Amino acid sequence: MLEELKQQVYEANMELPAKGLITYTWGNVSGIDREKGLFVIKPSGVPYEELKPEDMVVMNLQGEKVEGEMNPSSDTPTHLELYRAFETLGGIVHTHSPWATSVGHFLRTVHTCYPFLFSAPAFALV
Ligand SMILES: O=C(CO)[C@@H](O)[C@@H](O)COP(=O)(O)O
Repeated sequence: MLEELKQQVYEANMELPAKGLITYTWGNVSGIDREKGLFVIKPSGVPYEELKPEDMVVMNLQGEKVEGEMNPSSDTPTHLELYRAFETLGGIVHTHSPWATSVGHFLRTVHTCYPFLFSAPAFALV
């Protein structure tokens, strides 16, 4: 199910290592199909170089896994709350951008959806 969205979310996740925005398996991207009330997110702990579109996990807005062999990203609860809170949201990107983290630590608050995360990896809403 949601094969096209899985492909889009897979490709978006692969941009994170390609652009130097994450370390190890960290970071994650998800996308939502509002009509179906389902979102697709990267599986947890899988090295990016091993990821495949069919590995993407399908979740419902009650936080239940609908399809997928692996566990969803450990950040899935945050993605879920954001999709619930912001109904116009179509996708979420969570990175460990060195620049955003540095700015958050040393220069000024990075305005994110969660103020307390200003010094942590930034959640960007797309
Ligand atoms: O913020 C962090 C780690 O600090 C998360 O992005 C990271 O653990 C998530 O990894 P997974 O998406 O569960 O592979």
